[in-house]
Amino acid sequence: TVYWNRQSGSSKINLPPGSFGWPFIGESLSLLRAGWEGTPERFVRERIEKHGSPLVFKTSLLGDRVAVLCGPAGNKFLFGNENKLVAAWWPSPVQKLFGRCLITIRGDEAKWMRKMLLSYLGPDAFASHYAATMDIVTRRHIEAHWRGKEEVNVFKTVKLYAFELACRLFLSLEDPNHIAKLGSLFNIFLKGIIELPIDFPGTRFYSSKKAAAAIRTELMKIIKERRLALEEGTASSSQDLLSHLLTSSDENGRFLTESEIANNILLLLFAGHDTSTVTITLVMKSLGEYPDVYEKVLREQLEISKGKAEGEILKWEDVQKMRYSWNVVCEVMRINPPVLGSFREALVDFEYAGYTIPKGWKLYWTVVSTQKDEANFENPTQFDPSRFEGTGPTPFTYTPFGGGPRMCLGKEFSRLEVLIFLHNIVTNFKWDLLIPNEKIEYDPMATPVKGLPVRLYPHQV
Ligand code: HEM
Repeated sequence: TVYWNRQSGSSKINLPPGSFGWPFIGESLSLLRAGWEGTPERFVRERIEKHGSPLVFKTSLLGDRVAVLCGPAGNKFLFGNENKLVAAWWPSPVQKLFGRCLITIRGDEAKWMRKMLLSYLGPDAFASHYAATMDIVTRRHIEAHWRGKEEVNVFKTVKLYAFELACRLFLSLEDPNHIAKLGSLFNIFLKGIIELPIDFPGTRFYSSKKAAAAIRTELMKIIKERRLALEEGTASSSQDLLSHLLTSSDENGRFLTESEIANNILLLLFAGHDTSTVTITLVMKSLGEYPDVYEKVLREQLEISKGKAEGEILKWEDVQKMRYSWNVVCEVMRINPPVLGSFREALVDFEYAGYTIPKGWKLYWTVVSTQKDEANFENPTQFDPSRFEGTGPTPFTYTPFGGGPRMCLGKEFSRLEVLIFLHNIVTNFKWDLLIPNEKIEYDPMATPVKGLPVRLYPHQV
């Protein structure tokens, strides 16, 4: 155990066991390497074994001192102490690139902003409005990018889909050239988010900052045009996220400012882009690997189609019936969670599991090591969607969307997106994986190394 004198007090404090690793980079490379090698759970497992505490260890990641809180107890503690002992925290490139938006603010302001965004993204809003729009965009995408093709690279193609869908639901963009222009800026922007924030021409961070500025300029232009269209009555207040945010205030009449709207849309485009892409890609991988699971998903989806007229668009009520399909998606996210974990910051010194966590330290909770631990899931490496039947996993053992007041804001959005895509893809095609057992790499999100090329077989009608 390490003892450490603090200048502020004479008492000695008992830090968690662990190692800070190398100067500055700390143990960042070990964390990244475990992901590149396809076994991200190793980072936590090896340290629990080495340092002897199953609940917490200390490390250093990208210049910050970090306590990693392990297992369901760590999740419960962090999710339950938001704004009390801890608050959401993101690495410095994120803070520099996103400006004032939900993830760069805290406390009551963040609660307020979440409420404003959830009035569009929460389950109630989606129930009434957006499932149908998602289905229309999905059908159009399948016709343009899958129909008539023998082979498709799933990851690349689904990435286009996720971006197009978000552009339609957030901004009502329809013009493919406009979406493609925004998409290419967006891809430059994404590359700087997980980089060191070194800010001079030629670095990824510099290019990312420039791309973010260009996207913001474009978003501000779209916002101004929309405000005018709403005033003139040529746009509706419920047509998309943008109209919703421009026309909805809180109970005191306060609105989000135009720049807060632009920053939050940038955030949502980012947060909902690769996450959904990766999930759909990995679901298609699992269905390719387990033909019996594919057959059961197909049967459930055909049952839903049978209850509808030819060509009739899906409704939210239809998505509620996709129980088995959702269990399959949940099992995919258990074994290969799209997001590996996230950070908090200690707001005060506090005790955890008998150790002191000093104020200012960062806290990291991890999804994958808990979801692949046999203490929480029987035969954890076995693909078994039936785990999610009945009451499902024990609380805080299954957390692909995080938890507490900072839980993923796009959970309902992504549930609908993944299930509506799944409905359309299985009712149109069966597929073979062109690379059997294609390796999955985390960089930082779980992706098959070659993007999952498949051969398509359209169903005979
Ligand atoms: C399968 C897809 C997705 C997964 C697995 C996922 C996972 C996560 C996780 C683990 C967090 C951190 C939660 C925490 O720290 O407790 C998060 C936060 C967030 N997600 Fe998602 N996400 C997904 C899709 C989306 C989508 C589609 C959107 C937007 C439409 C979105 C928007 C956000 C936002 C805004 C936050 C920050 C919330 C806050 O700090 O208050 N996510 N997500």
